[in-house]
Amino acid sequence: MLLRGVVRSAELFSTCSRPATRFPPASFTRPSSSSAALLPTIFAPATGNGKSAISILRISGDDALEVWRRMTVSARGARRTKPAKDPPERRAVLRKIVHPETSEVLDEGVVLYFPAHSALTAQPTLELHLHGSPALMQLLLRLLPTLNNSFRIAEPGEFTRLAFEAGKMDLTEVEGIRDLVEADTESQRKLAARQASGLMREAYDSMRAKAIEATALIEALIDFGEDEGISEGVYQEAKDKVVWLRDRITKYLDDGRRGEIIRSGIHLAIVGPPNAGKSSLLNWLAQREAAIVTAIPGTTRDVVELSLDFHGFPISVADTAGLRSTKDQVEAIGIERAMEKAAVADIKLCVLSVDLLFSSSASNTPIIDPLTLSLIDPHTLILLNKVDSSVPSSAQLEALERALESEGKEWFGKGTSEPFALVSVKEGKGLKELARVMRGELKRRFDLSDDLEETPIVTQERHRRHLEETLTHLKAFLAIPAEDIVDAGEELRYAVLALGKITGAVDVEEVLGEIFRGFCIGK
Ligand SMILES: Nc1nc2c(ncn2[C@@H]2O[C@H](COP(=O)(O)OP(=O)(O)OP(=O)(O)O)[C@@H](O)[C@H]2O)c(=O)[nH]1
Repeated sequence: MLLRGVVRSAELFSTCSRPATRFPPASFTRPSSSSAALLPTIFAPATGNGKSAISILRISGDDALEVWRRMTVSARGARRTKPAKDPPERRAVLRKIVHPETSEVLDEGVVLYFPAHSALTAQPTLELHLHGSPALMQLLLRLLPTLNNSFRIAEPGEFTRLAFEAGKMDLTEVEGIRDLVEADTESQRKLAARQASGLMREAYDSMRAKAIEATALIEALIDFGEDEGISEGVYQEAKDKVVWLRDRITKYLDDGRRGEIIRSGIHLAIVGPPNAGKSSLLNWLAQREAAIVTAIPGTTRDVVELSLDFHGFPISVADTAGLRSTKDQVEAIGIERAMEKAAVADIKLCVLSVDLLFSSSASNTPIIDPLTLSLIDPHTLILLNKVDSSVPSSAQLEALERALESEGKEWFGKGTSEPFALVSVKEGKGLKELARVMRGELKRRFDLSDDLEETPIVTQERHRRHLEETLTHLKAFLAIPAEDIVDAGEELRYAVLALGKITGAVDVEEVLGEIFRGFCIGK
């Protein structure tokens, strides 16, 4: 009896809400077409601009074969008068590409045909692999719309959007493909490839399935609980599932934003007092004269930021104005910006110049200005620079450690045998060791292990937002007393909806624009 109630309720639930599949909502419609009645046949270069060995023109839509019939002929013979028969499916065929009106041979290349059932877009798709001539590509882009009025140039991301609409990929996979194209470093490539291959989708789908199971149980209790004597056990079963989900989502959210940081770049700020060697350090990291270096304290006034691939990690490194109290208005603005950069940095390199640090009359007492001191935290690596001109004694180093500890400071390296990085940026001393330490820290915090289970599944701010929303509803469910089961069921339904927004299993029109805008045309 109990089981029957649950099953019936689950069936009811699945008819009144979207199933746990990846299909887009019924309300989802393709972006503007040239005619309301006629579905467009879209086309775009699938390869980059400029001269190249090969460039690919992709055409997708019901009229794609028009191109085959009217613009290609056998590579061996002259143009046929009767229409060419359809191309073989998914097999490369060498063809001459001809002008549809004059029959002038424009190029010779490989043509690939994907019928709707095997095309990513779920529409007949043709690919022309041509010589990479910009002039040829421009001509073809002009000729295609003359074949018939269903042809139009694709919008950014439209090919991928069709694949999403056809249920061939979910939103996380779409984002993964976009990120793979955009990846600049090895860690970004790895993360994007895992996302594009469906790793994140599986995690989100399984959570959503669990939430739907719990909802079905609660629906069963609401619909049939009293009549059919469904017991407390069912409520507890639903609760157990929700607790499991709550813990899993909390774990995913508590990932130090690893996925988002790898994707968007690790923010590294170089901070410290004036004249410490911060810009020199930036130049060493960049391996070029990116920032001005002079002996005048306060040379760097604004943030100088650049992106680097540091041993496979995407780094955005910011050199900042030297920190000190100043009456100079421009310098003060620079210092304010430096503090802001430091506040959002994932890693700080705090550069102190040994001679200035121990310049007090009591030479073992370090002097650190309050602004610099305020920035030191567990993600700060402290560099003692200019050891070529004065090497700190062990008494001085111990004094520095004590001074920082007495201020309650934690920093990277505290308590180890090498709590500070002793360097001379000018003479290149200690820099290899510094690079090794930095790499170790980046690896520890941001490397993707081969264990796929450890891959962060939150790679975008929107994933985090929807997961937090889900968590709020799950917690609300758990806080509602059993008597108010209708309200509890409502919370679970909201949780299912919020999870569905991540993969696109519910109406997600508002997020689609944001995602597909990030694509290039032809993708
Ligand atoms: N002896 C010595 N001088 C250095 C070293 N690193 C930098 N300098 C010198 O210190 C001075 C200041 O260097 P910068 O790199 O401009 O220092 P900064 O911290 O960016 O200075 P601000 O712009 O004032 O914030 C320059 O004359 C550098 O050549 C070093 O390792 N040893």
